[in-house]
Amino acid sequence: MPRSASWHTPLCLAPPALRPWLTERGSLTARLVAHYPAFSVRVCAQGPAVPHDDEVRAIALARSSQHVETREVLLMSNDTPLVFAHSVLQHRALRSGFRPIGRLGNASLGSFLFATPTIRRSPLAWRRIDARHPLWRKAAQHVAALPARLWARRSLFFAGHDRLLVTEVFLPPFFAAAPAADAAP
Ligand SMILES: C=C(O[C@@H]1C=C(C(=O)O)C=C[C@H]1O)C(=O)O
Repeated sequence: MPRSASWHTPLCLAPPALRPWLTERGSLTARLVAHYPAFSVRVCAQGPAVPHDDEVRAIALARSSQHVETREVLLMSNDTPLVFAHSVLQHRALRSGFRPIGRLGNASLGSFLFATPTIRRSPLAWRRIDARHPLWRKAAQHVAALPARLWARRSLFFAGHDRLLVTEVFLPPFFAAAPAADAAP
């Protein structure tokens, strides 16, 4: 089975308290800000990289060896990492539809995406990832004692013909006591 086919884990397998987070179609940043104190974005990496196997087709790359631009951040509450977010796009998209990403710094990507009415979003897809997946291993570089399996979601954002693939990995605070949809933890 191609790796790309595995982003189809049924949502009914997710812990009920996590589902509202996995299905949020508005800004995840805005939802986190509303539920957690002292929210911030910590940039872990930004720049050219080799795409993961399961990203190549999604962002319509001609070759898997082609370099892409990536941005990796931790979405934090005080010193606690909540979400590891990994975004990938073709270099040409950084020069056109997604140009502001190059100068975001510690501002949230969501603050640009959801303030730009011409940007459209694909349906969300979900999967559980473990140490075999590069995003689990990348998250583990920043977060100690990760559970063996983590829930992740991803979707594409479109600016004209340009595509941005955003994947969000939910970290231990969501498994210890996942906050309810309408209440602070
Ligand atoms: C896509 C959003 O932006 C969030 C912020 C990100 C960033 O700053 O790099 C990355 C992914 C998201 O978790 C969002 O808020 O929904």
